[in-house]
Amino acid sequence: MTDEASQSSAHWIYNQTVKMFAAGATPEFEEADELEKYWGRAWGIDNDVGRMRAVLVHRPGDELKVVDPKKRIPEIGSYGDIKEGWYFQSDRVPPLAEMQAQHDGLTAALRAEGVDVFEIEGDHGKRLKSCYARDPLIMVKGGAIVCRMGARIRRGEELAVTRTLAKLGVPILRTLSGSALMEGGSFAWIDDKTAVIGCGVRVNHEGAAQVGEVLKRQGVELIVTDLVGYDIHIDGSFLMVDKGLALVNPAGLSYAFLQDLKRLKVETIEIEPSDYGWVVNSLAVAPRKLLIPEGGSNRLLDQLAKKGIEWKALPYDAMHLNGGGIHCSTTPLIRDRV
Ligand SMILES: NC(=O)NCCC[C@H](N)C(=O)O
Repeated sequence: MTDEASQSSAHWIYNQTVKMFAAGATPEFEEADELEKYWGRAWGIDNDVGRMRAVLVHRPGDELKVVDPKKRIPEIGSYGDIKEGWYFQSDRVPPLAEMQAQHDGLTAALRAEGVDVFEIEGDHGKRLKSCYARDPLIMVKGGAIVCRMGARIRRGEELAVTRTLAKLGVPILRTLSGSALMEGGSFAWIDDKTAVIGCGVRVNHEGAAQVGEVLKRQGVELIVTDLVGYDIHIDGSFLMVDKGLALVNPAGLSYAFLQDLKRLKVETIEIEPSDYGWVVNSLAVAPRKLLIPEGGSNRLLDQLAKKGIEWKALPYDAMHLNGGGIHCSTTPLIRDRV
């Protein structure tokens, strides 16, 4: 055999071998079997109400000690340090032990529901808001989008969450970059084909556009709506509790978005000024099954009961002092499809 002939025969063998062992593009990345085989579990969600299987949290810790009782800003009733970037919008310093006990109550309730609870690892430095594990990431089909936080003191939560996701084996489909601002509390699934982002002081249209690029590849329409005033996240005013059923505070939502909900045939339960607003920041662990903070008015609880919603009420007032609730404290990593 000439050198030329033997080279072309080697090339033929190589081609045939590569052809025989090619992976092929389907089944797609987001298919449960693919994820389980190569990433260990079928990470990802495409709704906010299906039975929850895994969740990410951070138990509040020493990072809360950054709050210096001498740094009072009396004119607005907060504590804070503009130079260091930390703020604590409350009239008393963080009651850390109480916050930890309430957070432990939340994780115990999640475990009682059969949910695997994962902790964001690492040293949280002075990032006192990192107990709100909802915000540095967004879970979509097949994995996570890592956000870019809109408050200086929260920058760096992205790195801790990236390390944790990598350790768990959760695929990161995108990390927001450039001039994007995005926090997970302002993202919500409405159904498996539609999601919403509320833009405002913490989330800009560039951030929404970058999330929208990932969702577009998944066949998901993204509604981008504006929040009111200095509201930071849509999850203060909007919560899906089952397919086609949401709990809302209409005062925190745009009329355009209320119309979108009508178009999507989502029925709403509206809270009123006399209700405890934090109840909207609850968490569905399964369709029509919620973890809610204690303090819900009888009027609102009656409304929930009328819709066949069940709930477990947890003490969470100390955790609210840092500016977030039960929903803010959790990012579900896996839910059943509904
Ligand atoms: N998803 C949420 O609404 N998270 C609450 C974050 C509150 C916290 N005080 C913050 O300013 O980032």
